[in-house]
Amino acid sequence: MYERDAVSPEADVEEHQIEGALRPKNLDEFVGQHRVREQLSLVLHSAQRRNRAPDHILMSGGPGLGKTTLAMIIAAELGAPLRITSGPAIERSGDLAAVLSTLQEGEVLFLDEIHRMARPAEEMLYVAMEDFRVDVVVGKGPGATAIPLDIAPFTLVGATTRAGMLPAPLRDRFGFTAHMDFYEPAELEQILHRSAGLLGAPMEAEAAREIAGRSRGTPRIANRLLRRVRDYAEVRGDGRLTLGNAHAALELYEVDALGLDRLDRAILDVLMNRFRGGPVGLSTLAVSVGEEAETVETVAEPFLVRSGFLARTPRGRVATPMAWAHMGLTPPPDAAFGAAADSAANGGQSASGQSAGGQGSGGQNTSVRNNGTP
Ligand SMILES: Nc1ncnc2c1ncn2[C@@H]1O[C@H](COP(=O)(O)OP(=O)(O)OP(=O)(O)O)[C@@H](O)[C@H]1O
Repeated sequence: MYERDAVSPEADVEEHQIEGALRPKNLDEFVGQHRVREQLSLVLHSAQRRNRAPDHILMSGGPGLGKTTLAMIIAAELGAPLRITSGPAIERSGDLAAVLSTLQEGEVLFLDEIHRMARPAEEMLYVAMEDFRVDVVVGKGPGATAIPLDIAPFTLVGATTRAGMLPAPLRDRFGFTAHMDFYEPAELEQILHRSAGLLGAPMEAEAAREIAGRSRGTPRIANRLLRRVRDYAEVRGDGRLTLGNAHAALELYEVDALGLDRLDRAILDVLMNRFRGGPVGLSTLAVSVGEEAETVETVAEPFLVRSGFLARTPRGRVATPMAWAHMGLTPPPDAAFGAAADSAANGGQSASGQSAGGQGSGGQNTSVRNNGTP
């Protein structure tokens, strides 16, 4: 079974605590996301000028891209207290009423995973966002009555990895939506240098570049790989965060040159060696790598598809020319993407063995970005 590994974008409770020390404290320290930063800065400053709570803010983007960090920064920039809760923690409207009715004026309420909130609570939230009021229902059945209760004006900062799952009435009540993108390698390098400094372990530029290239465009993964490299350097190396220590540590943790891990490579391996590159259905693919279909679909596929290694077609999953090249394999002439593979090979990147890293060999394919759609 696949366990959370070095390149999962999700964090557990312990990691959230470790991350606290590395979080940027203000907008200037927050690396990348230039457009979001600029837009947000305007929203916050204009609200401060008018001496009003800013519009409610929605942040959408994958795990580990900095949504919680940004919510903390918003509160800090406003000089306002911050309350943190999450959609799954709000099972009934009463849970939400308890939070809303105790907010102070101007407080920032961060509601993570807002798309997972219970339906009745969602409706209570509409009214609270618009009218700063909650309707507390007393009694049951035909005799039930709603008692309106005024609440202090507050700013809701909602975060979601699935903006499309939010009902339109909720989405429409946010005055500003920040779309968080994956980070460029140079931005991740900057984050890594900052984090290494905070950990008291300055790092060689080449080591930062190497870790950034394997971090899947995600600061959380970059910081986690940094901690693994630091551990390795302390225990097996000379304590310095050098390129050599970075290579050795990342090979040990089976994170290859483009950020693929063991499960990613197992999927590509089965797809190519057993199914001639596909197409193959999700459940067959999952059984073949000994995993749950859900794990393959939610843990491995998003990155493989986003990075251009895997394509989802109506007939099933297909390995792309980039995948064949990365695994150092030659596609058969009748492979689903055979024609495209030929043109990729003719275009300079051989599909017959010039791996862009393979099993953590450390090779670099500069024509491949691992942090965006190809
Ligand atoms: N722009 C950034 N600059 C510097 N560090 C960052 C940035 N974005 C994120 N980080 C770091 O990455 C880690 C994860 O960030 P954060 O917890 O804010 O992500 P998230 O999007 O809220 O994730 P989740 O959706 O899983 O809660 C934190 O340690 C944070 O310091």
